[in-house]
Amino acid sequence: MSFPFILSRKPHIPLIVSPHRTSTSLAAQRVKMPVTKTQVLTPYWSNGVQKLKVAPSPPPKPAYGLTPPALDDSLHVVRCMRQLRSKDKPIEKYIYLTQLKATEPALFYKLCLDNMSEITPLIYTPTVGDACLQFSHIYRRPEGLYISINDKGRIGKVLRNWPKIDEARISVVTDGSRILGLGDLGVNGMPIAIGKLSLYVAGAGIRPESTVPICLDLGTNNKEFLQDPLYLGLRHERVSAEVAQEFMDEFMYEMSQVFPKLLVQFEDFSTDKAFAYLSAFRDKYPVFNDDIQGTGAVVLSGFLNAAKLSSAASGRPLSDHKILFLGAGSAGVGVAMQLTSFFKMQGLSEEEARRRIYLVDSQGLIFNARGPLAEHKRVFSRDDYQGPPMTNLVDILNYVKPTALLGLSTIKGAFNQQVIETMSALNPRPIIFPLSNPVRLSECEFHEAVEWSNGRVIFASGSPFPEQTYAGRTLYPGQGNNMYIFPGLGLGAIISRASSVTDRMVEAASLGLANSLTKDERSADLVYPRIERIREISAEIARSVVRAAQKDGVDRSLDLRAMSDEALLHFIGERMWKP
Ligand SMILES: NC(=O)C1=CN([C@@H]2O[C@H](COP(=O)(O)OP(=O)(O)OC[C@H]3O[C@@H](n4cnc5c(N)ncnc54)[C@H](OP(=O)(O)O)[C@@H]3O)[C@@H](O)[C@H]2O)C=CC1
Ligand SMILES: CC(=O)C(=O)O
Ligand SMILES: [Mg+2]
Repeated sequence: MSFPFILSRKPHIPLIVSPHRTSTSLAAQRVKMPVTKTQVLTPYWSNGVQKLKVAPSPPPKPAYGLTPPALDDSLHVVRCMRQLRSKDKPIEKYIYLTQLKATEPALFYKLCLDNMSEITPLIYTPTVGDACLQFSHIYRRPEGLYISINDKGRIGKVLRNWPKIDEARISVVTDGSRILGLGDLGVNGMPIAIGKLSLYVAGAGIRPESTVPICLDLGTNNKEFLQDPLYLGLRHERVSAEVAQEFMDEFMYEMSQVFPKLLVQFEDFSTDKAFAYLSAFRDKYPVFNDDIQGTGAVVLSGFLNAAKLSSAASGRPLSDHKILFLGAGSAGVGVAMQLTSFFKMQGLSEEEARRRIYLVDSQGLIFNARGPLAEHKRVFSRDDYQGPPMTNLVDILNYVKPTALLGLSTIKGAFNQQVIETMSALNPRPIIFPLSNPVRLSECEFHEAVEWSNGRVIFASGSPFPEQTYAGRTLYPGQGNNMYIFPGLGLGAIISRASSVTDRMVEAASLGLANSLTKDERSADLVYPRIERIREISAEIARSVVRAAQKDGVDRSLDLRAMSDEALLHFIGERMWKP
C-alpha cells in the first residue's frame, strides 16, 4: 500500500536514516532493505504484516550560494501570491500556477491551501475552461499520459511509460468529448484531468505523485481544431462508437494490470459514452463517473440543505418538493437519479420519488407521447402529460409548479427574469441552481437571481459567483460543483482499497457533505460549507465512504474495520499529504 499506513506509537514521526550511513539500519534490517544516502522509512501494514517503505526523497535544496542570502520559505509564499495577483488575465494566472506546480509542487499546493477561494477558480472552473480551449496554444511541457487510438493493441506498453507506476492511486481520464459545457475539445481536454487532480491533492491530501491525468485521443469532431496547425491531437474525426468501446475495453483492462491500486474517475465523456462506459466497467474495476455520480452526490447534498430552508418558509413537507431540470444529459439525469433518494428518505417509494421529478431537454418537457427517447431519459419521462409538446420554460413552470429549478443545459441566460419571477411567485423561497459550467454558460448569475427574486432565492451554481448585498444583508451563493465530492469520495475509496465504487459509497459521500455544515454556515443560510474547510470536509466524506465500502463488502483494507469512527477520522487525517 503506498499510503504510508503507519501504526507505530508515534505515527507522525518517520524513521530518518542518517545521510552518512551506507550500511543497513536496524529498522531496515528487519525487512532486509538496504538503505543508502538520505532516505525516510515509513512503516505500513500490508495484509496484516508491518513493512517499511522508502518515502520518495524531497527534491534536493540548491547548494549554498545558489539562492539569495535572505530567501525565507514563508515569505516566498507571499512573494508568489504577489506575482500571481500582478497578472491581469485569469489565463495568465493559470499559466503562472502551472509553471509553479511543475517546478515547486509543494509551494504550489501551499499557495492553494492558504488561498483556496482565490486559487480554485484559477486552476479549476471557470479558468480551466479557457485553458482547455487554448491548450494547444499555451502548452509548454508534458504533464499526464496521452493514449491515442493508434495505440490500440499496445496500450499496456504505453501505460508502462508512466514514471511513477507504483505510486499511482487515482487517475482522472477524459476523451475530451464534452469538456464542461464547451463541447468536443479533443486532446485539449487534458487540463480538466489535471485540474481535477490538483483538487485531489489540495482538497483531500492525495500525494501529488499518486495522481495520473490521462487524455484519450480518439479523434475530434471540432472542425476549428482540426484546421488549427497548432492542435496537439490526431487530425481526424472521432472513431465510431464500436471502435471506441473496443479501445476502452483494452484500456481499462490494461489499466487494471499496470496500476493494480488505481481508482479511475471518468470525466467529461459525452453523455452516450458516459452512461455506456460507467455501466460497462463499474462492476469490473474501481471506477466512477464524476459527471453522473459526483454531480448527483453534490447536488443531493445541497438540495437536502436547501429543501429544509425552503420548507421552513413555505410550510410544505419535504416529501412535497417538486424538481424541474433544464437539461437531461449525463449531469441532468445523473442528478435526477441521485435526487430520487432524497424523496425515498422522506418515505416515498422509488416510483413516487421519480414522479416528483420533471426533465426538460432541447425539445421541451420530456413525456412519453412525445416520441422515441434516448435510453437515459426514459426513466423520468412523464406518462401523466398527453398534450402538445411544451417548449416554453415559463409555461412548463406554470404547469409543473416546481419548488426547485436546476440547470444542466449549457444555455446561458435560460433562467431569465421571467423564469425567476415565476419561480418566486410559486415559492416564498425558490430553489434555483444554475449548474452549467463555466461561468459564461451559467443559466443565470447570482446577482440576477437575487434581484429578480427580491433576495429570496436559495442559490447554488456550478462555477463561483461573488456574494451580494440585498436590503442590508449579505447573501452568499453556494457552489454546487462536484469538486466538493470527488476528493473525499476518491480518498475514501483509495483508503479502503475499494474493489468497486458502489451507490452506497456515492450516497454516503453526499450525506457526509450535507452534514458537514457548521452552525455558523447554517445560520448564514449556506447550502454548502465554505471551500476553505475542504480538507476537513474531505476527511469526513472519506470516513463515510470507507464505512459504506465496508457495508457493501468491497473494502480490501480490512484492518480499518475494527477502528472506531473517531480513530478512523484521525487515521484519514494522518494519511493526508501536507505541503
Ligand atoms: N456543477 C457541476 O458540478 C457540474 C456541471 N456540469 C455541467 O452541466 C452541463 C451539462 O453537462 P452534460 O449533461 O454532460 O451535457 P449534455 O450535453 O449531455 O446535456 C445538455 C442537456 O441540455 C439540453 N439542452 C440543450 N439545449 C437546450 C435548450 N435550449 N433548452 C433545454 N435544454 C437544452 C440537452 O438536450 P438534448 O438532450 O435534447 O440534446 C441535454 O439534455 C455542462 O455545462 C457541464 O459543465 C456537468 C457536471 C458537473
Ligand atoms: C464540474 C464538471 O465536472 C463539469 O462541469 O463537467
Ligand atoms: Mg465534468
